[in-house]
Amino acid sequence: MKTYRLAAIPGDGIGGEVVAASLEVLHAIAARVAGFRFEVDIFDWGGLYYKKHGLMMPENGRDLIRHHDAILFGSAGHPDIPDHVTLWGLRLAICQPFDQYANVRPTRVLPGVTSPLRDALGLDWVIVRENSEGEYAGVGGRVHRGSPLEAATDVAMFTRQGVLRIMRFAFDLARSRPRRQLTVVTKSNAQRHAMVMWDEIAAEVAREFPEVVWDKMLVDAMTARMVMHPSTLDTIVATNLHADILSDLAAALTGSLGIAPTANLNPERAFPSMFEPIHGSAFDIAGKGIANPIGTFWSGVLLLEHLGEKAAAHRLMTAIERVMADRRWHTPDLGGTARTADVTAAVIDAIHGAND
Ligand SMILES: NC(=O)c1ccc[n+]([C@@H]2O[C@H](COP(=O)([O-])OP(=O)(O)OC[C@H]3O[C@@H](n4cnc5c(N)ncnc54)[C@H](O)[C@@H]3O)[C@@H](O)[C@H]2O)c1
Ligand SMILES: O=C(O)[C@H](O)[C@@H](O)C(=O)O
Ligand SMILES: [K+]
Ligand SMILES: [Mn+2]
Repeated sequence: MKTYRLAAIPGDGIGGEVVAASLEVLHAIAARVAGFRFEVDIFDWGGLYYKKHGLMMPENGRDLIRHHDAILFGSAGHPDIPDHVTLWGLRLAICQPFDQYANVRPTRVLPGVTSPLRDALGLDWVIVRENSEGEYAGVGGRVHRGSPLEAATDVAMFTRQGVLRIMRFAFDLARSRPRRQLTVVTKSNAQRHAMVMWDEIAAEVAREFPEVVWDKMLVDAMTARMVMHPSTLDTIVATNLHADILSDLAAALTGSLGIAPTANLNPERAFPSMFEPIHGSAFDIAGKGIANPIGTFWSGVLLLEHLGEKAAAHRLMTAIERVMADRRWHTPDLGGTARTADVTAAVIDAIHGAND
């Protein structure tokens, strides 16, 4: 029997609720599908840890999770602590040093879920978010605080290597999907240096992937295309910030922010990859037991795929789809009355019940 070591970092707000639910589901799937089990270490990092220790995670935090097979993450963000402190102190403090440069966000309308779009038929996308550069590179500064001369910058930094590797990743992913289609998103009219480099590198990499049909869009027009002509898109690649924004829009178009999953991948597997819902701590519903856990369950599917457990991944995705098809298991964000615990129990039932 194979044992996978999982590092769970629930973090703050509803992060704790959806990660606890997902651990139950992951143990259930391991029990149902022969051949592997999970050994889980839970790390109490986040806002409460910060209040005690002045840091979101211990100095040697990364050493403690460096050799795990995967990381399951909830959310970084606490109402009493500035958002940039929590995000940079935990999520980015893991993603960046572990070089999880490919952030992959599958997006589709699950059976039973109502899209706010008039016609969401054919909305089946994967958004590839560059996860190490741009405004998230950490280049910038703030001087003369409080004086009339105060100045601040967040520099969007891009490297040829960084763009090449995400572009190759995205073209390769597009090639593996039935439509073999990629849309490259930039803002190369206003941002005339790095975004122009993106466009040029996209054209270079496209020559390595003659099977892939590709086009490019400016990010503002892309928002309109996502809403007006969703079926014309398939695989999408964009910068860290642009794709962060586009993927929240994409999640809303498929019914709720609570459904959407993420894989933060280090494709070379030199470091563990990290799986999390795309949403944050959701201060407005935290502690109420009504957070939608589906985005984190679906992230569990991505985690299983990453571990090579294809049968388990498939069985879990099927269970998620069966449960979503039944409106009794819709949480309030989907217009229902189910609680996190109800959805979790229903998914675990579906895992045990299905005999495909
Ligand atoms: N990856 C991360 O760790 C991450 C991601 C996004 C935001 N954040 C942090 O989370 C905090 C709150 O951010 P925000 O309010 O902008 O975004 P958010 O994603 O936490 O919430 C936005 C809205 O979506 C709803 N929502 C989100 N997830 C839901 C779920 N699973 N079920 C039901 N409803 C859900 C919330 O109730 C809220 O109304 C901030 O500190 C932010 O920095 C962290
Ligand atoms: O950019 C951010 O705030 C975070 O990346 C978060 O929004 C996310 O999507 O993970
Ligand atoms: K998250
Ligand atoms: Mn986001």
